[in-house]
Amino acid sequence: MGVLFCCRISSGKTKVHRNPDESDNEDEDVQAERTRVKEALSCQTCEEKPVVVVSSLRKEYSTRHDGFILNTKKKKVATRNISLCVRKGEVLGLLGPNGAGKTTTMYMLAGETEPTAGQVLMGDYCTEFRQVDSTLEYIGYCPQVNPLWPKITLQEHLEIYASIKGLGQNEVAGIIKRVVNALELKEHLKKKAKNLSAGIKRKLCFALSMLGNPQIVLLDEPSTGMDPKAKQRMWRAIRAAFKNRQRGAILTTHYMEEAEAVCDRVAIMVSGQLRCIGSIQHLKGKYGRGYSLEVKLREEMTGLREVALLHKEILRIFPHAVRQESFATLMVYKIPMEDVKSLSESFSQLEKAKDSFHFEEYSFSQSTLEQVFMEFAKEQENDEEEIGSLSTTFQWQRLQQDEPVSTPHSDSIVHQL
Ligand SMILES: Nc1ncnc2c1ncn2[C@@H]1O[C@H](COP(=O)(O)OP(=O)(O)OP(=O)(O)O)[C@@H](O)[C@H]1O
Repeated sequence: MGVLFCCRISSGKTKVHRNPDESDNEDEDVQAERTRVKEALSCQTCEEKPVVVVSSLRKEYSTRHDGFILNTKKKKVATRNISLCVRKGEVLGLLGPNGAGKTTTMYMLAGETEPTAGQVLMGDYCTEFRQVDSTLEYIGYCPQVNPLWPKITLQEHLEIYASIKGLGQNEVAGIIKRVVNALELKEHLKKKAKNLSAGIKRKLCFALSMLGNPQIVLLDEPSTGMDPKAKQRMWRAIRAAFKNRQRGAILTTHYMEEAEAVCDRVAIMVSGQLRCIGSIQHLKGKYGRGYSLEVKLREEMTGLREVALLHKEILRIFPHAVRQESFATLMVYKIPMEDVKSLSESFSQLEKAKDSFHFEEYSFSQSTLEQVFMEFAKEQENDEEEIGSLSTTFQWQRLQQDEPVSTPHSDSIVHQL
C-alpha cells in the first residue's frame, strides 16, 4: 500500500481539524449513526467497539478551472461530513453515483490521502494517537486501480504479498492453495499480470487484500469486469470471511445485486454526503415509497384502445398509480403504499385483470434497492445542474472583474497505487 498506517488517521497527523459543516436536516438514521460514532469515540473500553470509526470526515481538493480567458483556483469538496461505524462481523456497502465521494472516502480510510477534517479510527484503536508498524496486519485494501506489477506472475504476486504481510513460510503454501481454489485461479498461476484478463486481475486484487485475514478489508468496486460466476464465488468468499467474525469490511459498488448479496448494511452517498444508512430491507421500506408493477402485454393487445382500457383498470385498482417509462409491450407503474391496503387483495385484483385483459405476465413487487438508489442519484444530478449554472454566472462575473491568476496545482492528483 505504500503508506505507514496509523491506528488513527486524522488531518494534520496529531491534530484533528473540526469539520465546518453543520449536520442540520439530516436523515434520522444518519444522525443516529453520528451519535453511535460519538459514543464509540468516547468509550474506548467498550466490549462491542466497532472495527472502523469514521468521524466527521471532510476532504477538499484544490482544482484549477480553465476559463474562457482566465483560470481560477477552486476548492472541490469531495466529502463533507461523513460519520459511520463498521461493526464486528459487518460488511458495510458504500453506494453512490459517480463522483459522490466513495473512492475519496476509501483513500482516507486506507491512509492514501489525508482528510481535511475529521478522523478515522480502526484496528486496535485508542484515544491517544499512536503509530503502528504493521499496517498490513490490520488492513487489506483492494483499490479501484489494480496494484499489480505487469511482469510478475499471479503466483508471485500472492507469494510477495504473503511475505509482506508477514505470513510464516510454512503456512504460505497452504494459504495460497486455499485462496487459489476458492477463487478458481489455478490455471492462471504462472501467467504474468499483464496477460491476465480484467476479471482475473480483479480476482487477484481481491485475493491479495484478503491474504492474512486482516481485521479490516476495504474493497473498492472489487467485482468490476468479473463474469457472473466469478462474482458469486467472490461474494461467497466475502460472506464466509466476515459473518460472525471479529472483522469488518467496507465495499463500494455500482451493482445493487452485489450490495444485496454481501452487505449487512448500506450507506448511500450523494454529493459528498451520507444520505441514508441501514439494512437494505430498512431502506427499501423507508425510501422505496411503495411498489412497482410491470405488465407485459401480448403483441395483439398493444393497440391504443386496449392500452387505454388497461390503464383505466390499473387506475381503478391502484388510484394513485403513476405510469413510468412504457415500451411497446411493457407498462411500468409506481404504486404508492396507500394504494396497497392488503397484498392478497391486490394480487387477486391483478389476477382478474390478467384474465380479462389477457396480459402475458406481470410482476408486482416492493421497490428494489436500484429504485431507492436512483431516487438518491437524481439529487446529485440536480445539485450538479445547479452548480453548473452558478459556475457559468460566476465565471462571467470574474471575467469582468478580475485579473488572470496563475496557480500551482500540486494536490489535485489522486495518489494511485
Ligand atoms: N485529485 C482530485 N482533485 C480534484 N477533484 C477530485 C480529485 N479526486 C476526486 N475529485 C472529485 O471529488 C469528487 C468525488 O470523487 P470520487 O472519486 O471520490 O467519487 P466516487 O464516488 O468514487 O466516484 P466513482 O463512482 O466514479 O468512482 C468528484 O467530483 C471528483 O471529480
